[in-house]
Amino acid sequence: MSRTRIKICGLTRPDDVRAAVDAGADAIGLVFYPPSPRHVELAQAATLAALIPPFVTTVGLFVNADEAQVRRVLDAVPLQLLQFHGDESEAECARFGRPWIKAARMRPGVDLLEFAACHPGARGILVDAFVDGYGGGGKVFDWSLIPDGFDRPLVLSGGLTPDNVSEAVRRVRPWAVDVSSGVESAKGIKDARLITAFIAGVRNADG
Ligand SMILES: O=C(O)c1ccccc1NCC(=O)[C@H](O)[C@H](O)COP(=O)(O)O
Repeated sequence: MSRTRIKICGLTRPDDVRAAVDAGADAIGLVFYPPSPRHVELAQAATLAALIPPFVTTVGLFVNADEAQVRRVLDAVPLQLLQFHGDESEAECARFGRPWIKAARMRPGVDLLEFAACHPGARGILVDAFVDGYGGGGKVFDWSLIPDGFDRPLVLSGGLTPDNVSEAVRRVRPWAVDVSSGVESAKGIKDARLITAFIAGVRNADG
């Protein structure tokens, strides 16, 4: 079994990027969604992205952004993967010619197989709890909503913490996990000790 990839999302400060990279994160998420407390401006994002070494993926997160806004970000920040976390269609995700993942907002009644079929070009499907404000809500959803044998790379998120991530990895066996609020001391402010504990929890479950 391959090791579970780990994305730390919603970083806003250089020290937090360094802490996540040093702790062994595989991907760093930058939020380009102005209503979010984790939103980063272009210059700030470029500074953070410049700290990310080779073989750690820089991910840009968007929520129903218009095309021009995404293109402005792509011109200024070296993103390797786009994460669409709103209600974007397949065509809206595909038009930038970059690899992307698509977030499914999970709640009872959501059919993940149908959702995934509507997004055939996504490199992976990120599952997050349905919350007002689209994401980063620190809420766990019912993992049994994920069909057995789901055959696309699955990124599990939603309310993961150092305390529950081992159980999550053992139960769901996702391709990757994604965390934001579970490794924060305040919104947008990451805690290096929590990041280290979170990654240790994933590795513990990987065996
Ligand atoms: O972080 C935000 O503020 C945010 C706003 C709007 C959409 C998505 C957002 N964040 C997404 C993530 O950070 C993660 O992909 C995921 O939602 C997990 O968040 P959390 O439950 O806080 O660990």
